[in-house]
Amino acid sequence: MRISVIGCGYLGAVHAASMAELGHDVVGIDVDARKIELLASGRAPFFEPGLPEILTSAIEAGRLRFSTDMADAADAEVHFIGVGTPQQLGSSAADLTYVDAAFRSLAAVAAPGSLIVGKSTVPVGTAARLAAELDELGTGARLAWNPEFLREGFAVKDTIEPDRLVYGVADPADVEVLDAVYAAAIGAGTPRIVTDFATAELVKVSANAFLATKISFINAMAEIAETVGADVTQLADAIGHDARIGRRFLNAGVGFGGGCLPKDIRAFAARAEELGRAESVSFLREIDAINLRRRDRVVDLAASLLGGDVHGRRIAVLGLTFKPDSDDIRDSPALDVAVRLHGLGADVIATDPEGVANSRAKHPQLAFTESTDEALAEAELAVLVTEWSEYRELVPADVAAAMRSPRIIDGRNVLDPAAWMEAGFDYRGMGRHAG
Ligand SMILES: NC(=O)c1ccc[n+]([C@@H]2O[C@H](COP(=O)([O-])OP(=O)(O)OC[C@H]3O[C@@H](n4cnc5c(N)ncnc54)[C@H](O)[C@@H]3O)[C@@H](O)[C@H]2O)c1
Ligand SMILES: O=c1ccn([C@@H]2O[C@H](COP(=O)(O)OP(=O)(O)O[C@H]3O[C@H](CO)[C@@H](O)[C@H](O)[C@H]3O)[C@@H](O)[C@H]2O)c(=O)[nH]1
Repeated sequence: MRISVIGCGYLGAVHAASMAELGHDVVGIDVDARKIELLASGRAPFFEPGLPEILTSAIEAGRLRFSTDMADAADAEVHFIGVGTPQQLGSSAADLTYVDAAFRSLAAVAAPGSLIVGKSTVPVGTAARLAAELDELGTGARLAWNPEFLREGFAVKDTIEPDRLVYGVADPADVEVLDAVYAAAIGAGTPRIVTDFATAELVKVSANAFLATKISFINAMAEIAETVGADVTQLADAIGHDARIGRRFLNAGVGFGGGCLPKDIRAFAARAEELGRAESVSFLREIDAINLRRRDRVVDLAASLLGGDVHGRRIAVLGLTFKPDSDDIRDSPALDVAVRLHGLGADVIATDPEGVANSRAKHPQLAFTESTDEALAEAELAVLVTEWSEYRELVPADVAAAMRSPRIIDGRNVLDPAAWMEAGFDYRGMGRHAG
């Protein structure tokens, strides 16, 4: 099929390349000329495992091209909209400026009979509003909403082999079109839920709200564990054995970040308020607050480990991205901790395998290094805040030899406390024994 993907960021670039990998004829459109130039030359504008390989192969096969000109999307049968829906400045609501702008410029070129498919995460009611606008414009194009559930770091796999597909449609005929797009996944037995616009939009935000709730639940237990000297990792293992609860997404630590969970729960709460249902999801404000308190906890722990004040003390911050295997620093707890320690006068040196360039662009006041060894050299405290495998695999004795004094905060509870304490470390986890 001929497909266009409008917006080539973390979602759209992967979607475009993955659709081409599946055999479709794809054009990716973005207003960012630098991004388009990189993508067109087969280079990913961000770090995502597996993306460069499928970009290159699809471009070489002639099934994938990129453009800044919306007119190049005109002959597609299916158009995906994957532009950003960030948090509005000064409000917790979603900023729909980009969706509206992309939709309008696309509607001006979309052929009659083509299907415009929203993928961006939007407040419930957006699709109905855009569908009405489309009717009014009389383009003869139709609208569907097909939310995306990919995880960064696994984005290619999640796009090609999703857990489920959700189609929000107004016309049952559109199901066939979407089935043709996703023929490979459907053939492999991927469940698909066909529903209305509002349910499709809500599935997406409620999935993220549930995941955020799971993480803040375990972090709330970590707070209690910290008070009574209990161990939240053992607690998570124990409750996780109950299949109704499940162990996944019960990792206590410095909390959730990224371009999705934080802004999506805030936008959901804001939308519920507009709908007169603020109380239905008022717990999400608490989920957000618990999450943000974990960052305070790491900063407070750093101060207490250093005798009450971080001022002038050398601290190595290991990790800047919001999760491993990504270069994404949007709402990253790790970067926030580095910035706050620096703000308190600490001599911070921050490192990350993929996140230094983005972090430096946003916070040029911080000192960065690409080298873990350099970050650790002469540090009085190491703070692990993103669980990259290279940090999980650090050898305690080597780290102790490099540092001025062996102190470590394991902000993701991924190190073996016994091994680190044996090597002489003052080890602190998050709601964990010795923490
Ligand atoms: N990143 C993820 O893992 C993920 C997963 C599921 C859903 N989502 C949702 O997908 C959407 C996109 O997220 P993202 O992380 O890819 O954001 P992003 O900021 O990485 O990418 C958005 C892209 O849209 C482009 N853009 C903005 N206005 C445009 C226009 N008028 N025409 C063409 N391009 C335009 C921007 O230049 C940018 O490249 C959001 O709604 C997000 O919530 C993201
Ligand atoms: O037990 C856990 C699991 C995750 N996290 C943190 O939670 C954040 C989000 O992690 P994850 O959900 O893996 O990352 P995303 O790539 O942001 O993916 C989420 O957001 C996407 C955008 O909406 C959705 O498509 C995905 O389904 C949803 O998992 C990260 O900061 C993680 O460190 C924890 O603190 N503890």
